[in-house]
Amino acid sequence: MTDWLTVPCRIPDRAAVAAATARQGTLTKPPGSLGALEALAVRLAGLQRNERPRADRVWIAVFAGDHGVAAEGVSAFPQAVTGEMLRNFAGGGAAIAVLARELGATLEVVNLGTVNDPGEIDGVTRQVIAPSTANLRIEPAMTDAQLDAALDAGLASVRHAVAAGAEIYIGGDMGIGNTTVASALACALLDERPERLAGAGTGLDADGIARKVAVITQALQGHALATSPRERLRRLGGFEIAALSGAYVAAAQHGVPVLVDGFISSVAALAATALHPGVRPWLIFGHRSHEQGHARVLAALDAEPLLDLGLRLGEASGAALAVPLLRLACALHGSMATFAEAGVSEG
Ligand SMILES: O=C(O)c1ccc[n+]([C@@H]2O[C@H](COP(=O)([O-])O)[C@@H](O)[C@H]2O)c1
Ligand SMILES: Cc1cc2nc[nH]c2cc1C
Repeated sequence: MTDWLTVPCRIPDRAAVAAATARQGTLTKPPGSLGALEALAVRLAGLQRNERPRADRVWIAVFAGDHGVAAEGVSAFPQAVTGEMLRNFAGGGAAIAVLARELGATLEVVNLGTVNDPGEIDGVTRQVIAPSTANLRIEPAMTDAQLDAALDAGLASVRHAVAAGAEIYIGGDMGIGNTTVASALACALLDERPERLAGAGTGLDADGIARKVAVITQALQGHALATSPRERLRRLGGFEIAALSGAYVAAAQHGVPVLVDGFISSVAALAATALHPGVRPWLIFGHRSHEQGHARVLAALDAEPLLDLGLRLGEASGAALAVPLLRLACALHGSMATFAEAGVSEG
């Protein structure tokens, strides 16, 4: 059992927040003129317990898993892509591989189970739970043991990040069909209608989206009796989504700030906060995805993402793109001259 899920989350350090807020007031700029970057630096100060936080050491974990519901024709791409992309992540050609390289971030790729299993690959951690989840339209996606294994994979990843001294943790997802899964899970957690949350994913047309809505509607009817967050995650989740939820809880328990990616990651964050409300202060939202349901999920989390660039890729790409903003917010906060140092008159 995943007993560790009940360990308390750390609480942001009020003294560091107070010190960072005071420092912001002394820097050579009109108060508030650096907008959201000021709040970001102050927030990171509290999370890192450091008046001058940093975002240099970044850990990016991409969790991949396949979904039984892909059999319903709810994706514009074949299921084989999940396994094929593992090789592309490790080979350096995937978007997140390029971004991680450019950022000097560590990229951890975790195979939780793919139908088109590439086997042992250098640079991919094999933690295969099963070739895929079950089809949630007709049965629970995961068994209890599978859910535990997925949550534990998230914990293991955060432990690796902590051991490497990560200042920021980013999780990403890869799984054909997972926008259907994430939409179903979010509908259950938010008591929302499938029409509101189901979108195009990798590029479905209107007929495809209607099919997706019908599949989610049937899934919600079939799993209506499940009301606990854990049971909803088990029945309506996926390996990579549960791993992300586990990672977010573990990061909050270990005191590592999280940069959340797009729609799927945000639904995993929603599930994580339902499992453990103490997670929320540790989540910084990287971007607003173009995926239809993301805005609703962000609103439910009272989250204002840093970027809105029309991305809808997943695999941690939107969160990675926000890393330079974090770094620059920290650099401004830590290295700007004060009015006294620069001999500039205060207002
Ligand atoms: O994260 C997002 O906002 C996002 C939005 C749309 C698609 N995706 C990615 O596309 C895949 C799922 O799309 P689909 O159409 O197969 O459900 C999966 O690998 C996700 O990482 C990701
Ligand atoms: C090619 C491809 C890459 C992806 N990365 C994340 N989801 C994806 C879906 C597809 C189809």
